[in-house]
Amino acid sequence: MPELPNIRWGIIATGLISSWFVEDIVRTDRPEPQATHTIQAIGSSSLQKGKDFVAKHIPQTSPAIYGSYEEVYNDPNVDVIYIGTPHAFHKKNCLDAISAGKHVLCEKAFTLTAKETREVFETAQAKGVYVMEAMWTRHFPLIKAMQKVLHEEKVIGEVRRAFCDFAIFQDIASKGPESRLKNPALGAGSLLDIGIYSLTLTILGLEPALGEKKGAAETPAVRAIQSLSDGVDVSTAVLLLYKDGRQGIATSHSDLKTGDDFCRVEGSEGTLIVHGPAASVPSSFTVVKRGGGEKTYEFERPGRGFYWEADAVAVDIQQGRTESPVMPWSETIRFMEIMDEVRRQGGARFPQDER
Ligand SMILES: NC(=O)C1=CN([C@@H]2O[C@H](COP(=O)(O)OP(=O)(O)OC[C@H]3O[C@@H](n4cnc5c(N)ncnc54)[C@H](OP(=O)(O)O)[C@@H]3O)[C@@H](O)[C@H]2O)C=CC1
Ligand SMILES: O=C1OC[C@@H](O)[C@H](O)[C@H]1O
Repeated sequence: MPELPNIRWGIIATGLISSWFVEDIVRTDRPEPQATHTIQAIGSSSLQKGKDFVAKHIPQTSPAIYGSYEEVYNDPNVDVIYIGTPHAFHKKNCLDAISAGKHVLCEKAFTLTAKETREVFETAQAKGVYVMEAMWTRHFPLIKAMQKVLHEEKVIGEVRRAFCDFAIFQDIASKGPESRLKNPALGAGSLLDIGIYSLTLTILGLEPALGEKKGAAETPAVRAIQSLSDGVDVSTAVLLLYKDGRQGIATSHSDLKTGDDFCRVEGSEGTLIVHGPAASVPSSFTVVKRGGGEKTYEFERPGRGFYWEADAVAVDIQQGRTESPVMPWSETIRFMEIMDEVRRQGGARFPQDER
């Protein structure tokens, strides 16, 4: 059996998502890994935070720990930078990492605006490095199976409508301006934080996998409304309309808990319902055929499931790619453009919109 590719990660920031990511990628109990992962370096605003992070989340590893991000970018033993900062810093963090010649996996939402996203990809192209938005759910085996069932096997016939919601109680009122969930300058708002998943599942329900599409992906027409609190969208509702009449409804709410069946795709011969704790972490789906017949598809997911996107990065880099076939640059730009338009119609603004 050929040896699995190994990749050495430099982790930027020691917040919640970085802890989930590192804990997951060093797991040894998952089936069929496609790569192995070394946590080579941790970068934090504080050396002590970095040390506490390693002791708490990955005590079995011994990365270099730095009290700055720059030292991680400049560490010659790091292959790829993982960026887990609030949305407003992604552009700068990406540009700094790319300038140092590093490959990058950057958390969703990739940047605040499509303009920022284009700038990052233009710089990556000039440097010849790999960059991918960490839209981790796209790498779940469940998503690949769902798209096969819907768009190759056409189990529910012609897909016509999809509805997806992500609602989570984040107690926004209790948070201060230091919170990335409250402060527009940090990129706060339901859309970029969780609405991006509703949009993703809606669009993946309505469209074949990227590799199966003929020609460039269509950007559907968008109609959106948002409810704002202190200029931040607490909730967002988006209607998507394709030229052939397919429709999507993608909603998000940052201060309300939703149920477990958060997504439905309707076709001419049945319905597909996605279940799980949230639209970011689907765990099963059920196909209900019109006229009778029902089948549920379950999927194993030890830990949280961040290793699938990490494996994809390692394999892509080993194969000399600068873009992911699952989440190529054009797809990140398409989503950022849709979200720009949603905010233009809905009213949520970032100070960075004006730059
Ligand atoms: N894929 C997923 O399931 C999830 C993705 N995310 C995404 O991850 C990113 C970060 O979210 P999350 O981990 O929840 O955020 P946290 O607030 O928990 O952590 C962010 C970290 O970024 C660093 N940072 C740098 N500058 C600032 C600043 N001015 N204010 C606050 N933090 C700063 C800090 O690390 P340090 O001090 O060490 O430098 C901080 O701990 C977002 O893009 C979010 O959308 C979040 C949760 C889940
Ligand atoms: O990506 C995410 O998924 C889970 C949410 O709790 C979090 O706010 C968001 O960033």
